[in-house]
Amino acid sequence: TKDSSFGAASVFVLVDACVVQSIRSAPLSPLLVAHPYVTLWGGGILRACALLFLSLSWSQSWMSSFQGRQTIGVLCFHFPVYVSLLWGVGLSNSEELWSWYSWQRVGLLHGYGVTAVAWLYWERYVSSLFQKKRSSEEEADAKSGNNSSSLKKLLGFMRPYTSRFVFVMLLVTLSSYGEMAIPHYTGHMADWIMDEKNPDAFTQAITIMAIITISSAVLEFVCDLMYNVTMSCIHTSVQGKVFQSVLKQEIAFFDTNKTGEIVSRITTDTNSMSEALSEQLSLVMWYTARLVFILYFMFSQSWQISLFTCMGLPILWIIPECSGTFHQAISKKVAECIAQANQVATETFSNMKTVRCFANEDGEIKRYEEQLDVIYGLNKREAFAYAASTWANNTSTLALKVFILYYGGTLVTGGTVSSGDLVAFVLYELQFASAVDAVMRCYPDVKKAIGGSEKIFEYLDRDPQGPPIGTRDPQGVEGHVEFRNVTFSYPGKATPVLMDVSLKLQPGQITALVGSNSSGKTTCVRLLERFYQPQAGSILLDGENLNSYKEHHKVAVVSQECVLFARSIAENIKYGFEHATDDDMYRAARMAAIHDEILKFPNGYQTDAGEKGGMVSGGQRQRIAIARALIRQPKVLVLDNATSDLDAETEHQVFKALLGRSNGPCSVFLISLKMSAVERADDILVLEEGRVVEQGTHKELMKQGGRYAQLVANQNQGFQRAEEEGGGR
Ligand SMILES: Nc1ncnc2c1ncn2[C@@H]1O[C@H](COP(=O)(O)OP(=O)(O)OP(=O)(O)O)[C@@H](O)[C@H]1O
Repeated sequence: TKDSSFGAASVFVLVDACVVQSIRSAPLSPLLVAHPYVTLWGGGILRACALLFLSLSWSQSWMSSFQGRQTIGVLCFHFPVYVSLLWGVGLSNSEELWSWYSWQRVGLLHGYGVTAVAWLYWERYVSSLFQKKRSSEEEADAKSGNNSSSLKKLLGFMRPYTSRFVFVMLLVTLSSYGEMAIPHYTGHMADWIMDEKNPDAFTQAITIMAIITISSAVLEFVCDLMYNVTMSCIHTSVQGKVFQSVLKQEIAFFDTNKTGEIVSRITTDTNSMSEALSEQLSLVMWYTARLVFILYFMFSQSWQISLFTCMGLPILWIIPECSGTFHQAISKKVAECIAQANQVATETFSNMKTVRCFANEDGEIKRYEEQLDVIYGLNKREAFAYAASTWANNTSTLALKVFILYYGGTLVTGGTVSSGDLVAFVLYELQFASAVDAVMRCYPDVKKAIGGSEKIFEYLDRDPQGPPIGTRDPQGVEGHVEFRNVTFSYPGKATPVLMDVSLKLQPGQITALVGSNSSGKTTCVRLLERFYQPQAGSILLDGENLNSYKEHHKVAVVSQECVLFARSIAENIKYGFEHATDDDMYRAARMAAIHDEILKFPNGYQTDAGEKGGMVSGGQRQRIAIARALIRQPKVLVLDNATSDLDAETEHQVFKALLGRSNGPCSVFLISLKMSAVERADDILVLEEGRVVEQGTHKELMKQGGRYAQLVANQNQGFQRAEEEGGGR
């Protein structure tokens, strides 16, 4: 298709050149020489007809589209319209009228140049105003969260500071105007020095210039300060909102998104976005304001050269546009790779003991280096894209300067513009080029920052899945829990982990859940914690759906991991329940049989628990975690393998305290692989491959001689074997 469209374009240009060449011989006819406007418009119509006919025979080509026909119209009629306009406003047009036929002035290439510029302006500005986007495009944009929607969201964050931005814009305008006045005075300096009639004019001009310069600098300072303070306010608010939004997500979100990636988005991505927006966007703003004033002064010097300069502008825009898009794609990939590298580092450092235990430092270094290699590769591509775009920008700016001087020179020779005006214009044009260059240099960075913000907004816009938090908040909850025919599979997994599970927890009773590994015990706990929602069946608390309750303090879970934070023991026990008194804390610690041990620590309750509770023993960690659950005075307490590190005596003490609680009994849901702990339960359920296969008391189940009896026998055998091996050694 590329070849065929290239062929079509070649034939098109060839036919066009032939038509123009034949029209060029029109002055040979005395009849046509007498009617130059008829020749001008007739020639244009003839050319348009020939090209339209050609476009019809290539129905597949771009030329036959609406835009193609529009372009043919511009190509054939821009010159007749221009000449007629000159005639309309009474300007001399005799030279232009016939210059269409000469190669020197308005040749074929010139016409194509004008058409290309007109097309670029149309595509960039006009068409977006008139043409409505097709719905499929809109959908795609919505899905990918494209730049304009990210920009809208960013603007949303800026809205509360609108008055500040308006003030900043005012300062930018005033300061830019002040700066633009300097070349104006510089340009006229020679006149004032030479002005013998008014010797004070020079001193006056210098004074005015000094005042303008100082005022402009002060305004710039105030403006920069205000802008950067506002941007850091916005940064803080974005970062806070992203953190808030991530914390509200359902647990399944944290299963699929790695911690390092989340942290990287909240910190690195928001930082780089706000840095780019504070530095680069402010530069874009400054130079855009300058551009407006320079354009104003340029047009007042010579509208012809200014128009010519403006025609060259789209070429300067297109290059950074293309390189910006490329940059944006690479920077998105770089951000992803940095997040992955962070993930490797976070995972390694948080599991340092395991890494050391398996002597896998080299393996982790290799994993990290692999990530760094990928980042290095992407950085190389980014550097190449940057160098290429800088080179292309510089070259195109330089080329524009040369063309302006050439065109200005021809105008001066023709007497349209005075040489003084051209000198003043060149002074402005130098500033103009550097302003365009600065805007073009910073604009891709701003685009890049907006590109980076897409990922941040992905998190911000994400609605947590699952049912909304309920409103029920009764004073007294009894603690009756019921799983009614619950079936559940993890998100994205087809095989159910729990199938038709029904069980009941009663206040003042211990209900135990046993079963082999991966039978679904912890999954039951996660459902009780509302981390996931069952696909079928329901979980009830005092006969009402668990989801209808406002908070889940009524159900306290001590999980297998018993994670403690690197804070004092007191802070760990009061975690999320800071309003509790010290007496509440001591009571909870006593029930968990840890109070006396804590008092023996060097700083008592103020002793630091260390990273992940690494400064206390496994058994102490479990009991501190139990105290953390008990301080909430829960009506349902779930112990998911949370007593595995306790000796029989301490375990007995804990259960005794739990069941004999002074403020009313609670339902205890015990999950344990230790049969000695399970024995004391009032009701025992055996779970196998997600189904409840047996239920009863220890005695009943032992009598039954089924799966439970087998589990107990296996454990006893294991102990015996261990004892024999120990004795034999
Ligand atoms: N977040 C998860 N996403 C997908 N599958 C999971 C997830 N967590 C657990 N599973 C799977 O669900 C099944 C039941 O796991 P669960 O942790 O409930 O078993 P368990 O009986 O508590 O096992 P154990 O005694 O070994 O702790 C397992 O096959 C496990 O691989």
